[in-house]
Amino acid sequence: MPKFILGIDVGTTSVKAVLLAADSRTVAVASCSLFGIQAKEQDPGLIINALNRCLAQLPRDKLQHVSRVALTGQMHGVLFWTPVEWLLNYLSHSNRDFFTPRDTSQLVTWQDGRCSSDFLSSLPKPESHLGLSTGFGCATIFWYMKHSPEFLENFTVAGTIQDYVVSMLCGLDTCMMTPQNAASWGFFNTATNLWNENILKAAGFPVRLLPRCVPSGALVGQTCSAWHGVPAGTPVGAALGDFQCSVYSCMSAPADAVLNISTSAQLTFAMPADFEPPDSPQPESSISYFPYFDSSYLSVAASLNGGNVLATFVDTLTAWMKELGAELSDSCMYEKLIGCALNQETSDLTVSPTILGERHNPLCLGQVSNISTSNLSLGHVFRALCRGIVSNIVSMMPVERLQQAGVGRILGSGSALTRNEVLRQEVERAFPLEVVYGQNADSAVGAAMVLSDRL
Ligand SMILES: Nc1ncnc2c1ncn2[C@@H]1O[C@H](COP(=O)(O)OP(=O)(O)O)[C@@H](O)[C@H]1O
Ligand SMILES: O=C(CO)[C@@H](O)[C@H](O)[C@H](O)[C@H](O)COP(=O)(O)O
Repeated sequence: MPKFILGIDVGTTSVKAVLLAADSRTVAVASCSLFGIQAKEQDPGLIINALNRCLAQLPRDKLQHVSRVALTGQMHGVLFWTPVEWLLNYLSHSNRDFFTPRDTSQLVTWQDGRCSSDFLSSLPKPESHLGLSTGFGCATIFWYMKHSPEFLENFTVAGTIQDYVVSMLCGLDTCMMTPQNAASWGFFNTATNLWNENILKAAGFPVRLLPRCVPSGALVGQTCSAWHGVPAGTPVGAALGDFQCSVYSCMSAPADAVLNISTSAQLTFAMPADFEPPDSPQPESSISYFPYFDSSYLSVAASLNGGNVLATFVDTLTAWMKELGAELSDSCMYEKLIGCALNQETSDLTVSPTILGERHNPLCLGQVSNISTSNLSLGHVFRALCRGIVSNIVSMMPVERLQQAGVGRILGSGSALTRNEVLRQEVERAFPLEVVYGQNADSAVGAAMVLSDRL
């Protein structure tokens, strides 16, 4: 029986898992929705439950031949936990097929808005080219320090949700974090791959909660018990960032840019190998430079407003319909809305969809304009929403900037894009460049490919 790599993406809306064969062919895929927990805080119990359901969908005979496990997931967020000795022993000596989270906090996600601009500007200046925004792990920890210091006393370890899964699978009593995820927390210097420990210490920050940094693409441990058929002792990679993994899954040439639309949206291209980011943060810029592999960087417009805008519209319609006494499932709603907008090829309705603001402009919220009596059908509104999402990300990373960088092709990825023909049409209209959709373009595949290629 051939060996497989198991790739897992712990996303904001769903958990995805794939089995990748030695020739990089995807032999099985599974996905499980988090059932509407799109909130700023998410319950790790529900996420791990979705993870377990997702793994249970994959063929067990193939899981028994997994040679490595690769994790990726939503960046920026922070979860606190306390590894419990007995639980670790229990996991390492039993053959239980799944684990359930205990002694953890809620996951405070990238969508969290608790840190106001005033609060953020009261914090010390990081020694990093990346600034700090609400929803970034270190900003959230500073917030707890100020508003609820006793809360932090309850925990000994912190990390992203994907780091937590790695720690639990391997029975680690610490958190090992790659620069991809560390950079997403803030106060991390990507030139030295070190936390700004002195600056943080001076500000009274609980530096004991900072994860240990390990290279992106490294292995950090082995599964401490059999898990859904994956044998005990299987090597596990340090968790990677989801947007880097979506890029890794499909970018094949320097002239490629990747547009990923899932809950959020990112438009990104690779910087030349000798690129060095600026010395200090540029908070007004819609473009940032995130670490990729080795010492390379991706230039990225990371929008907070992607598929979540459409999900919010669907949720709003569902709530209105409920009030009116009617019901329709989410999948039925998407199908009908996409159908209506396909019949409405264009619309003069204009939607600026930034309902979560953007990191470079947090106070600029959504707007609808040019409303007339003839453009209020569902087809018009959904078409305008999809166009607005694409226009917003293009305004953050203008086409001229892509062309100056030598980009000749856009690769589309992410399930909000692949499942929505209207969104794809709007992407194709927005770029005077070839747009192709990656066959295997997805973060879970990318994570598995990293462990296949780089070890
Ligand atoms: N039935 C559907 N048809 C089309 N698009 C959908 C459907 N269900 C969800 N979506 C879109 O997919 C997005 C979530 O994509 P997903 O890849 O699961 O996110 P993530 O990787 O962030 O967990 C939602 O925000 C929504 O826009
Ligand atoms: O914000 C950034 C990078 O700065 C995002 O690229 C990053 O993917 C975050 O993980 C997302 O916001 C969450 O990803 P997703 O669940 O939308 O796929």
